[in-house]
Amino acid sequence: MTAPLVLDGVGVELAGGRRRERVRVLDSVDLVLAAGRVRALVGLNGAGKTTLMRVALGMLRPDRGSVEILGSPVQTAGPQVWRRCGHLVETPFCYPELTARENLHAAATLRGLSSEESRRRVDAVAELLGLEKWLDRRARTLSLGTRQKVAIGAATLHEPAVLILDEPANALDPRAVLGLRGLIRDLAAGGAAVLVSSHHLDEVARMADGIDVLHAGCIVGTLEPGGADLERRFFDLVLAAEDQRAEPTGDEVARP
Ligand SMILES: Nc1ncnc2c1ncn2[C@@H]1O[C@H](COP(=O)(O)OP(=O)(O)OP(=O)(O)O)[C@@H](O)[C@H]1O
Repeated sequence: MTAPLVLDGVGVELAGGRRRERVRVLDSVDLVLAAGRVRALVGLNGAGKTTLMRVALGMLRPDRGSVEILGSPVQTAGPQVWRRCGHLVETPFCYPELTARENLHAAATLRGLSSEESRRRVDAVAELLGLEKWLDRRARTLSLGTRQKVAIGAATLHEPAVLILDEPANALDPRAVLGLRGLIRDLAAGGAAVLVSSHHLDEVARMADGIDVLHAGCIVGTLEPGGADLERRFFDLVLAAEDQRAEPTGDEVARP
């Protein structure tokens, strides 16, 4: 059986150079996301994490390589595929004039949940993330972190088979970070394939089965979450990759 998400030789170039020339943002990225596993994607600012996730979700067409999601090429995947996916990349799902509860029910309806299932799942994610007392407030009146909780709830309440979250813990309070971790681990235990990006090595070490390090658009290694000195191992990989880059670019990483 093929894995729920497969990126094969993905390359992306975007017009981001000093004279608007196209620069390589992802370079020959191979990634296999297995069912029941949580993979974390870590890297410095600008490494390409969000771009990789956008490509994985068909939001950006790669210049080279291919992406397959739940057995379909990503560019032609239909509603039956997207209904089984959850994501939080860039703009969070949140209609400002709807209450938090209405937003969550809208997300559940889009994914084909019955009203009874929807009520059960909204209550469950609200409890896990500490959202209960905000459920009947309009989203536009909620704090940034509380809106982030609504967006995480919307991405997860249908128990997706593939879940892609770009820095989901940003703006969350410590209780919600714990809840998020529990939510992700529960979904993976139920068979979901999860890809999550973060800047916090300690946090991903607590939730991921493997940590892929992205540097300058390449996956330069995978770290085991257990064991000591994760930060040191991360920088060793990044600096070794930096040393291998042929041309100096002016944005080299300072040795910590
Ligand atoms: N639309 C765009 N046009 C041109 N360049 C872009 C575009 N989007 C991203 N880039 C460039 O692609 C590179 C990777 O950006 P990306 O947002 O994927 O990195 P990231 O690892 O998610 O960064 P961060 O940790 O800061 O969120 C950066 O150099 C960025 O400037």
